[in-house]
Amino acid sequence: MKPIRQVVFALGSNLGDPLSNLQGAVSSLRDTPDVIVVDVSSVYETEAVGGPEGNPPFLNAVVLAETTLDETTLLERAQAIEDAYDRVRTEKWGPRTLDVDLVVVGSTVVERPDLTLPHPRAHERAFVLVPWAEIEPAGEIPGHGNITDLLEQLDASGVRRRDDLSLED
Ligand SMILES: Nc1ncnc2c1ncn2[C@@H]1O[C@H](COP(=O)(O)OP(=O)(O)OP(=O)(O)O)[C@@H](O)[C@H]1O
Ligand SMILES: Nc1nc2c(c(=O)[nH]1)N=C(CO)CN2
Repeated sequence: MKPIRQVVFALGSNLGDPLSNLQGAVSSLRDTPDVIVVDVSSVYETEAVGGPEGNPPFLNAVVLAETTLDETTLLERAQAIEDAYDRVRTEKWGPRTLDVDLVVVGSTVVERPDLTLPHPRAHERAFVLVPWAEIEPAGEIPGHGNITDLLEQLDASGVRRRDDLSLED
């Protein structure tokens, strides 16, 4: 039998209709066979980190799931969901309709040209760790430790919860 592992997805959008793009991603993950969505964070409005000058603010959220799928299949699924939202890859860190990143897949460590796990920048991104810590404060990034501890080292002032917005679980 294949092992069940926890997977953490980070969602981001700053182009088109960001809330509806994030909702589409949550629904698509929920519709994925062998992926059970366990929890979805609040929606956060976040200052763009990097990218071109004037890069608009993002909406970000995190989804916790359990899965028997392997990491390559999960990456393919994440990219297929991005593509379904007309994601066009142009400039690095430029505006995007939808970004679906794999943050961690259980304790899996992978370094390949197409996939790095844990995500190589998640531990330094308040726009990932704040939503994740909201729903799983004891979360861990292999090699980096507990996410609540990691957040204490970061400036999270550009990350604001939007209590007027929500994603249907
Ligand atoms: N953990 C991961 N999750 C998602 N994509 C990954 C991961 N590791 C490597 N990649 C690769 O990164 C490539 C670029 O992804 P993408 O265009 O979404 O980057 P980005 O979102 O602009 O930047 P960042 O990687 O800093 O979030 C993807 O084609 C994918 O193959
Ligand atoms: N606030 C914010 N900034 C970013 C984001 C993001 O999702 N939110 N994603 C990036 C590349 O993945 C680069 N910068």
